[in-house]
Amino acid sequence: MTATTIDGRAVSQKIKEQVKTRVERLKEQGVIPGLAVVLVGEDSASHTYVKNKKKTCEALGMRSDLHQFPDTLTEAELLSTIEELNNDSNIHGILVQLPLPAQIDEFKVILAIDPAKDVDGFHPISVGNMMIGKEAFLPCTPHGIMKLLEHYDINPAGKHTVVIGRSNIVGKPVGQLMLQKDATVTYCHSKTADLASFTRQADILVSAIGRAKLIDQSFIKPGAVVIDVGMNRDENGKLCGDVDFADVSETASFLTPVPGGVGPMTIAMLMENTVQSAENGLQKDKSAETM
Ligand SMILES: Nc1nc2c(c(=O)[nH]1)N[C@@H](CN(C=O)c1ccc(C(=O)N[C@@H](CCC(=O)O)C(=O)O)cc1)CN2
Repeated sequence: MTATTIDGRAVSQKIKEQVKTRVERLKEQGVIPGLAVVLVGEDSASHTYVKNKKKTCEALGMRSDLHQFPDTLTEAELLSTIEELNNDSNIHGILVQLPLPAQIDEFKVILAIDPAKDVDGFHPISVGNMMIGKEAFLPCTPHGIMKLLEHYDINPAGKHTVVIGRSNIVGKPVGQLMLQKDATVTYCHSKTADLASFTRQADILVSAIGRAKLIDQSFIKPGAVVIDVGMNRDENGKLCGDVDFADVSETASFLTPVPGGVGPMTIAMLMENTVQSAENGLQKDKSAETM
C-alpha cells in the first residue's frame, strides 16, 4: 500500500479563497478585518511565521499590524500593549507569537487578551468553551487538522485516535476535537512506556512529539491515517516531521508531509478566525443599533 499524501497547501488555499470572499463582503459593509501580531525577541522561526501571517493577511485584503519588540521587553510592557489592542476597534484579532522570552509569563499574557479577539483560541475561556462544545475560536493547528480530515472524508467517529503530545497548543485540543467527533482518544507523551504498543492500535495517529523521524512503520497499524505535526531538523538541517515519511507511506492509508501538511493549515485557520471575529463584531454592532 502507498499512502495518499494529504495536501495541506491545496486545502489551505481553498480555505483562504473562502476567507477572501468573506473579507470582500465585510468591506462592502465598511469593515476591514484587522489582525495584530505581537512578536517578542529574535527567534528566527517565529520571525518567519509572523512574516507569513502578515503576507497572507495582505493577500486576503485584511489589515495586519506587526508589534515587534526586543527580547528585553518586560511583562508589564507587553500587557500594556495588549490592553491597547483590546481597546482598538480596528483590531479584530490579537495574536502573541509563541514562544515568549523567559521573563514573560505566557499564561498571564494569554489571559490579558480579550476572548472576543482571541483568534489563537488559547484563552482559558476559549479553551473552556471548546471543551464543552460551545462556540469558540478553535486553536489553529488542531482546527486545521480536523479540516484536513473532513476534506479527505475521513470520519473520526468510532475510530481509535492516538495523540502523541500533550501541549496546550496542539496535543490536548486535538484530542478534544477528535472526541467531539466521536473518536475514542488515547493521549501518549514523553513519559509513556512502550509508545509503539499504543500507536499500533491507532486508526488515526497524530504525532506532535518533536522528534525527527521517530515514527516509522513499526509504530503504525496498516491502513492508519497519520497526521504529522512535528517541525524538526534532520541530520542535514533539513525541515522534517516526527514521521519517517517514505517508510510510513508504505503502510499508512493517508499521511501528511512536512512541509506542506498541517503547517499551512495553521495560517489558513488563523485567517478564518480573524474574519469570523470581524463578522461577530459587525453582528454585535447591528444588534446594538436595533435595540
Ligand atoms: N501564537 C502562536 N504561536 C505559535 C503557533 C500558533 O498557532 N500561535 N504555532 C506555532 C508556529 N506557527 C504559527 O505560529 C506555524 C508553524 C508552522 C507553519 C508552517 O506553515 N510550516 C510549514 C513549513 C515552514 C518552513 O518551511 O519553515 C509547513 O509545515 O509546511 C505555520 C505556522 C508555534 N507558535
